[in-house]
Amino acid sequence: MAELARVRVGTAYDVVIGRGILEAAADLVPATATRALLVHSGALPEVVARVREALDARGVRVVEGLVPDAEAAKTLAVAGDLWSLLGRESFTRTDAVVGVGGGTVTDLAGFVAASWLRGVPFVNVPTTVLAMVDAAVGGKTGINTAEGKNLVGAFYEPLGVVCDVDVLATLPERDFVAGMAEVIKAGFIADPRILELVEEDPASARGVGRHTVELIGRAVAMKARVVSQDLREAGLREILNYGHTLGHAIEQHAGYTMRHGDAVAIGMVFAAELAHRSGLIDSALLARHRDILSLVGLPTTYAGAPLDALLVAMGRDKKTRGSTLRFVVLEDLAQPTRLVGPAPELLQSAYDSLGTTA
Ligand SMILES: NC(=O)c1ccc[n+]([C@@H]2O[C@H](COP(=O)([O-])OP(=O)(O)OC[C@H]3O[C@@H](n4cnc5c(N)ncnc54)[C@H](O)[C@@H]3O)[C@@H](O)[C@H]2O)c1
Ligand SMILES: O=C(O)C(=O)C[C@@H](O)[C@H](O)[C@H](O)COP(=O)(O)O
Ligand SMILES: [Zn+2]
Repeated sequence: MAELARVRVGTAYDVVIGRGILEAAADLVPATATRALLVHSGALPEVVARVREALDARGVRVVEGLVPDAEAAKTLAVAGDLWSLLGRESFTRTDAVVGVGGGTVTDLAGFVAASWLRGVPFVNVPTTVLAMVDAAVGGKTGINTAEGKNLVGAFYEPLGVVCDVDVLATLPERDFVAGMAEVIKAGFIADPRILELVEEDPASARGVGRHTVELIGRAVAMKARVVSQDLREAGLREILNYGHTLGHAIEQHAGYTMRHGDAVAIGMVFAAELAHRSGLIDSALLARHRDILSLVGLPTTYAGAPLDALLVAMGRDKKTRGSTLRFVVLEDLAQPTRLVGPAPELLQSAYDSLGTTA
C-alpha cells in the first residue's frame, strides 16, 4: 500500500492517488454511518469485494447498489431504483453512499447521495482514468435524459476520492485512451507539460506506463485548482468544458453509445477549428490537437450526423445563454477564452472539416 500523491480540493476533501489503497475508502465513511450503499456495475467484483470487506471491518453494513454498466447507469429509472432501495433500507442522514467504478457510476452515485434526504455523505472510488482525473473530482453529479447529457444533477462534493492506480491494470485500452482525452484537455487548457509527457511517451497514455501517474496527478491538480475557485461554474470552471459543447451533442445524438472521451476528443478538434478560423490560434496549435489525439488513438473525425441534427442539443448545453451558443476555445496554448454566438457559416465550415482527415 503506497500513497503517491494527495491533492486538496478547496477546503473540503482530498483526492488520494496511490497503489493498493482501495481500503482507504472505508476510512472516509463517517464514524456515525451504520449503513453504506455500495454503487457499482458488477464489472469489477474483486475491487468491489475489497471495498466491501473494508466497510464490513469497520462495522458498516453494506447494501448492494448494483446498476447497469456504462451510460445505461445514468438514467432516472436507475436513480429511482436506488432511491427505492435506500427507502426500503431506511437510510438516514448519517449513512453513506460509496461509488466504485467509472465516471458513469460516480456521477450516478453522487447524484443519488445529493438527492437522498437532500444530501447524505458520499465517497468516490474511481476505477477508470477518466473518473480518476475528472468525473470523481469536483462535485458535478448527474444523469442524462433523452434530450441531453447530464441535464439533471447537482453540485455535491464527496468526502474524499480514492484513486488506486493498480485497478487500471484491467481497464481495456480503448477505455484507458478515452480517459486520456480529459487528460489532454487539461494539457491544452492549463498544463502544457501534460502534452509534452504524452508526446514523449504515448505508451503512458494507452496503458499504465512511466508517465501515467504524473499525467493523472497533473490532471487532478489542474481540476482541483479550478473547482476550488469556482465550484458552481460561475465563470472559470467553464474551461473544463473544452470540447464538450459538440462532444455532448454527439453523445446525445448517438443515444449515449459513444465513449465520453471519444466525443470530447472530436469536440476539442472542433473547438480548435473554430478558434483557428476566428483568427485566435495558429495552424500549428490546431495541428497539435489532431496530432496528439491521433497519437494516443483518439478519434479526430466525425461524419455521423449533419450539423443541424446536433445544434438542438448544443442549444441545451449548460454554457448556452438564451439562444446564444458559447464555446470554450483557446486564444493560445493554456489560454482559454469563450467564443460567443459564432456565425452559422463558421460553425458549418469548422464542422465540415471534421469529416475529413485534414
Ligand atoms: N462529473 C464530472 O465532472 C464528469 C467529468 C468527466 C466525465 N464525466 C462522466 O463520466 C462518464 C464516463 O466515465 P468513464 O469514461 O469512466 O466510463 P464508464 O463509467 O462507462 O466506464 C467505462 C467502462 O470501463 C469499465 N471499467 C471501469 N473500471 C474498470 C477497470 N478498472 N477495469 C476494467 N473495466 C473497467 C466499466 O465497467 C465500463 O464498461 C460520462 O458519463 C461522463 O459524462 C463526469
Ligand atoms: O467538471 C467540469 O466542470 C467539467 O466540465 C468536466 C467535464 O469533463 C465533464 O464531462 C462534466 O460532466 C461536464 O459537465 P456539464 O456541466 O457540461 O454536464
Ligand atoms: Zn468530460
